[in-house]
Amino acid sequence: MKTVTITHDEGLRSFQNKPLVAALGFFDGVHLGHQKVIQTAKQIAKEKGMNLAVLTFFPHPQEVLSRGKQKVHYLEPLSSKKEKFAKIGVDILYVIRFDLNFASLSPQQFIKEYIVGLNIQHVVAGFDFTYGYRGKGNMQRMKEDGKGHFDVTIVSKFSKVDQKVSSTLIREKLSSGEVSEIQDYLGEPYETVGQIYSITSKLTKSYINAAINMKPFYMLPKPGFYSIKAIMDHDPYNGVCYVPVEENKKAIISIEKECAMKIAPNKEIRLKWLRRINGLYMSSNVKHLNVM
Ligand SMILES: Cc1cc2nc3c(=O)[nH]c(=O)nc-3n(C[C@H](O)[C@H](O)[C@H](O)COP(=O)(O)O)c2cc1C
Ligand SMILES: Nc1ncnc2c1ncn2[C@@H]1O[C@H](COP(=O)(O)OP(=O)(O)OP(=O)(O)O)[C@@H](O)[C@H]1O
Repeated sequence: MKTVTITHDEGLRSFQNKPLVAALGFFDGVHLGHQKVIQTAKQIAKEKGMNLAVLTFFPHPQEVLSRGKQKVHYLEPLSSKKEKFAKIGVDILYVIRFDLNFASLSPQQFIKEYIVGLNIQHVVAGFDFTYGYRGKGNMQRMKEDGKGHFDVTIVSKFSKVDQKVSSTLIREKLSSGEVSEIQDYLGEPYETVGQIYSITSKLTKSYINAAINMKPFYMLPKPGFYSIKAIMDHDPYNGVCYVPVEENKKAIISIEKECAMKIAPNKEIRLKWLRRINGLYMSSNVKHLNVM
């Protein structure tokens, strides 16, 4: 997958693309609703014999438009989204830098400069996608504005138990600690990537404790204890993770001793968050670990 970063001020003059089918949106978490949008675009691209593109933005519009006052708790960094897009089979990823100049484009300007400008022949987005100054453009309008220039497919709402699957819903489930429910929205458990910075192990015990720093642009669940799967060098280990109340982006894990050959300071570790558990499992073991 080719990735192209676009800054509005630099313009699109140098793009001379083959015709594209493009899925549009922010896509934080690439949940099942997002996957429905991208898979729809993929099917159309196959039928039309065109390349599949995703057109996304960074940073999040809310963060930019509030001038940093409204902090967005991202589910994942762009690098993680990229991996997921590539796995689905996206050929080109356009990441438009969302800044105040780009935000002030009218819906018509966005269509002319980006949809027509990038030679997008078919736009695919969800029923609630908005674009242009103050988010005034919607998918009905896109259909009308596209007449004679490009086709438009509107993807219907993907729901679970009568609720729209959304990045917001997943953030809410993390905030309330209900991580086990997230699998239904993502198609897999929520995953974060961090780095180990201190390790304690006792020969008498069957587990190893380690303190980890989560990488930026991941969200940690509500403070408490969780059953997790830890992954190092593609090998999975069962464990428990403690998210302390006072710490930002820090956590303590207790994992099975089989990981002893892998675990080391500065090592990258992936955590799959499985379910919230009773803290008694771990609380007596983690007290001596200083998370600072
Ligand atoms: C050209 C352009 C200009 C935008 N300007 C605004 C804006 O002025 N105010 C706003 O709230 N959102 C604005 N947005 C953000 C959209 O309303 C929407 O959040 C964004 O396209 C992501 O869509 P999604 O959340 O459905 O993925 C703009 C989007 C685009 C593409
Ligand atoms: N549940 C869904 N069903 C169908 N389309 C969806 C769904 N959720 C998002 N989309 C579409 O996917 C694209 C990306 O959407 P967006 O990033 O706004 O996701 P979101 O989950 O609604 O995010 P947020 O909760 O932050 O508003 C848009 O085209 C949007 O319309």
